[in-house]
Amino acid sequence: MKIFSEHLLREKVAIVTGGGTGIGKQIAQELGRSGAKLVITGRRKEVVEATMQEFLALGIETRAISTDIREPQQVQRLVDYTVESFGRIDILVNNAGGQFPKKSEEISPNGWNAVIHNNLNGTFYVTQAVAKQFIKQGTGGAITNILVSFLHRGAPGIAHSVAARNGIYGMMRTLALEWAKHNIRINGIGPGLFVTEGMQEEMASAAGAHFIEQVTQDVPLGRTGKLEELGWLVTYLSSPAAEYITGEFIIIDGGNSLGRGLTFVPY
Ligand SMILES: CCCCCCC/C=C/C(=O)SCCNC(=O)CCNC(=O)[C@H](O)C(C)(C)COP(=O)(O)OP(=O)(O)OC[C@H]1O[C@@H](n2cnc3c(N)ncnc32)[C@H](O)[C@@H]1OP(=O)(O)O
Ligand SMILES: NC(=O)C1=CN([C@@H]2O[C@H](COP(=O)(O)OP(=O)(O)OC[C@H]3O[C@@H](n4cnc5c(N)ncnc54)[C@H](OP(=O)(O)O)[C@@H]3O)[C@@H](O)[C@H]2O)C=CC1
Repeated sequence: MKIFSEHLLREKVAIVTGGGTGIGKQIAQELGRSGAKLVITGRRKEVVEATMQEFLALGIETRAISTDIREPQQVQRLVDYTVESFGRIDILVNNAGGQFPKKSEEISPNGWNAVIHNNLNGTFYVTQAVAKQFIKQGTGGAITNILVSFLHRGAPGIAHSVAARNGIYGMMRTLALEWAKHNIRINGIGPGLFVTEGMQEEMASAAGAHFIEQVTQDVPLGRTGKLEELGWLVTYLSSPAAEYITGEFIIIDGGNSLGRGLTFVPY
């Protein structure tokens, strides 16, 4: 379904990290269908290049480059490549990330550091490099961080990831204040359960075959999310319609984080 005009983001240039797969791919596609030119990135060159070909076939102007967001030099290469390709950057979506589920008493120091490094440090490196380009351009810009719905509630089994995402949340609120004078907006969204290959490999396989049905039972709207629903939200936040929104965190989880509600109902 097409919600936004194909001109909404015309002449805008967007970088989507982890844009070759799952949530990032769908967000990138929706930004592209709304007129943005895209640079998608991830560690696996063949994956981002295959997605680029799909987008080109849809008429979306797209470039792909492999980047490990944990490596500041590679991150700077991503920014330089985007500016060389399209002349500017207007939108950044920090989507790359993930974790492995494990009891907290069993997470090794190396495992903890790996998840913190990938999610928190990597997100900062990309955010800083792109914001410097926004400041140089003098155009402002919109940054959206893909976090998790249970950011404030906690989630047993992924303490490292929840810690990292809360780190991003704190960083985002601070940068929204620091960079408001440059008209750089920075927001976060918290997805509940969205079925992707990555999620199934990393989470569902470890948590058991019925993981998805079990989580779905706790969702008041009674279903998992549709990937395009994330694409629409990020497109909105990246657009002029959201020009007065910064430092905010929006949960998109079918009401899952509301819990089961009161057991006593007075009617
Ligand atoms: C109510 C709503 C419910 C919603 C639920 C869904 C919530 C979230 C879903 C998602 O996030 S879906 C995204 C799916 N994709 C991913 O999660 C990608 C995951 N992978 C990565 O991001 C990286 O691979 C990594 C986990 C950051 C690890 O990268 P790295 O290359 O640095 O790892 P290594 O060098 O191989 O290992 C370092 C260290 O970490 C330990 N480790 C790594 N993977 C695992 C694992 N699967 N299980 C256990 N331990 C792992 C590894 O053993 C190393 O530690 P030591 O052995 O040296 O102590
Ligand atoms: N699916 C869900 O229900 C939920 C997902 N999320 C979050 O949404 C995001 C996308 O998840 P999803 O699409 O489901 O899963 P994916 O595994 O498909 O997405 C992760 C993406 O990030 C990229 N990536 C990971 N580490 C790096 C790195 N160091 N440098 C560059 N790219 C990297 C991966 O590409 P590559 O491996 O090629 O580097 C991949 O494209 C993640 O941050 C996830 O934690 C949050 C809540 C719920």
